[in-house]
Amino acid sequence: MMSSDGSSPAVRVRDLRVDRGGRPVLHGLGFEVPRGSVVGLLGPSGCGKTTLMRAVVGVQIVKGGEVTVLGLPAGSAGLRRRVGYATQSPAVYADLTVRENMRYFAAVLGAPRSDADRVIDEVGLGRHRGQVAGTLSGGQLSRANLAVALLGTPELLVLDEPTVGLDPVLRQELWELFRELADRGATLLVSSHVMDEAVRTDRLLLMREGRILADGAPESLRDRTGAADLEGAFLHLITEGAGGGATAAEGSAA
Ligand SMILES: Nc1ncnc2c1ncn2[C@@H]1O[C@H](COP(=O)(O)OP(=O)(O)OP(=O)(O)O)[C@@H](O)[C@H]1O
Repeated sequence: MMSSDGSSPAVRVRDLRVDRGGRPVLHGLGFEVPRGSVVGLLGPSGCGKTTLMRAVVGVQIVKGGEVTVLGLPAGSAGLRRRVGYATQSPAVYADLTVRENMRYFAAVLGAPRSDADRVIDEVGLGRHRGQVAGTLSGGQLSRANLAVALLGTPELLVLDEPTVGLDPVLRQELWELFRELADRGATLLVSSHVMDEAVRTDRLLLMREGRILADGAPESLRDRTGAADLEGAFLHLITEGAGGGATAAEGSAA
């Protein structure tokens, strides 16, 4: 019996298999995301990060396996307002101002109207409130996209490469925001292909070619492989995997 109370993990994936374009993309992977944590999903371009996130938010047709979110099957109606998803392509309307966009999406999601200004401030777009979204810079646009996902204070945030194209200062500010949100009880699943962002996570899922190569705290993955940094740890794990080594899982139910 599934429970949607606070005792279940934020995300539980078991034996997930997905085909896209007639080709297997996810090959029976599994993991758990504990509540209140910042989990990084890292891996090279094309390894299946977006596909996995789509399955978690319930918009991906899956071939087999189980995806449970906050104790309910992924995509359940009851999860609509409890899960925020920021895709890689901006969701905002180019001909509306930042504030008009947030008010519109707040209304659609049933979030309080006052949320519009809160999320604008959280992503640091206060000075651009009245600016038409179509005239924002690339980095500002991705922050506006992130702001939409924060409306309604979702319990789980699924963020697909939210820091792509941002300068190092903004990236740092956003990771600080992710930490603050987790400290307030939210769970974040954040994808990236930038290894230096991995150290900011509580837990890392290293993905390659549709499989979870390793699952654990960044420092434990580094220590376990004896590598100087996470980039080195990832390369070590790839070599180990190629040699038939087992997936490195620490405290994982995968
Ligand atoms: N609509 C689609 N039709 C066919 N194949 C697809 C489709 N979408 C994705 N794929 C393929 O599925 C695989 C995984 O893609 P996915 O977008 O999940 O990777 P990713 O790790 O998120 O990549 P990136 O970091 O570049 O965004 C890729 O080989 C991709 O070409």
